[in-house]
Amino acid sequence: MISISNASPAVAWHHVRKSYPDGLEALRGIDLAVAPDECLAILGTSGSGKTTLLKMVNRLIDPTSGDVLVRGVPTRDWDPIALRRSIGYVIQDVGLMPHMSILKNVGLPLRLQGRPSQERNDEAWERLELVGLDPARFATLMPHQLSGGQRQRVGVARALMGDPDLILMDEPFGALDPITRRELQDEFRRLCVQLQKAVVFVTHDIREACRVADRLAIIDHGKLMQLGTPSDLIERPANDFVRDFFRDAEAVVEVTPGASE
Ligand SMILES: Nc1ncnc2c1ncn2[C@@H]1O[C@H](COP(=O)(O)OP(=O)(O)OP(=O)(O)O)[C@@H](O)[C@H]1O
Repeated sequence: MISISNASPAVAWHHVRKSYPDGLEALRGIDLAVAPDECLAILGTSGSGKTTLLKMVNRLIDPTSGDVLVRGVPTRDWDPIALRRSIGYVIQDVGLMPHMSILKNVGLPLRLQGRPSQERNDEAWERLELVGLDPARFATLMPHQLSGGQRQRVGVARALMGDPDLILMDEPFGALDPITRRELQDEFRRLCVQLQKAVVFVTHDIREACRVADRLAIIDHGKLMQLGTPSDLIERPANDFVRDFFRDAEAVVEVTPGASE
C-alpha cells in the first residue's frame, strides 16, 4: 500500500527541534516523512513529543528550528487557516457543537469555506454513510443522543469533508471501551485502504498502532528511536527501548495487518 519511493511526501519533518520557553526540549532533531497513501502512527510514552510533532503539521505549533513541509511547502509559508482547512483533524473528545444536529456538525468544515447548504448537507450525508452511521437515523440527532463510539465516527466523517488528502488524528480512539475501540480501529483501517489518503495519528497504544498503521514512528524524549512497519520493529528493533516497547510482540503480531506481509 505504501509508495514511498515514487511519490513526494504528504508531510515531512526535516531536522525539527522544539524548545519551549521553560527550556524543555520537546523535539530534538526529528526527520520523518509520510507518503501520500500511507497511514503513519506516532508512538511513544507520555511526554515524548507525539502531540508536538502532530500539531506542527497544521501549525498549531511552529518548530524552533528545522522545517515541516506539507505537500512540499514549508508550513511557515502556508497561511495557517488555509492550511488547517485543507487537513482533516480528529481529536479524542471530537469537539462536536452541542446545539447543532449531527448533519450540521459534519458539514461544518464546508460551512467555514462558505459552501452552500445543499452541497454541505449532501456531502455530510455521504460521509455519514461512509463511516457506518445511517444518515436517515443520525442526521437530525443531537450530539448528546449519540454514544461515545458514534460520536467518534462523526468526528471521522467531519474530518473527511472536502475530501482532504491528509488527515491528522490525536488519540482518536482513546476514550472508548476496548470492544468499540477495536471495532473502530478495524473499520478505520479499512477506510484507510479504501481512501488512500495520508494519515498521521498519535497513540500510545502499540496494538492500536499495529492494527491501523502501515508504519510506526517510535519516539522517546523528542528523538526518533525507529521508523518501520510493525514487522520491521518486532523482528529488528533498533535498540532496547524499541524492544521493550514490543515486549508482548507475539500478541501484537497476531493483530498486525502488515506483520505477516
Ligand atoms: N506549551 C508548552 N510549554 C512547555 N512545555 C510543553 C508545552 N507543551 C508541551 N510541553 C512539554 O513538551 C513535552 C512533549 O509534550 P507532548 O504533548 O508533545 O507529549 P506527548 O508525547 O503527546 O504526551 P501525551 O502522550 O502525554 O499526550 C512534554 O514534556 C510537555 O510537558
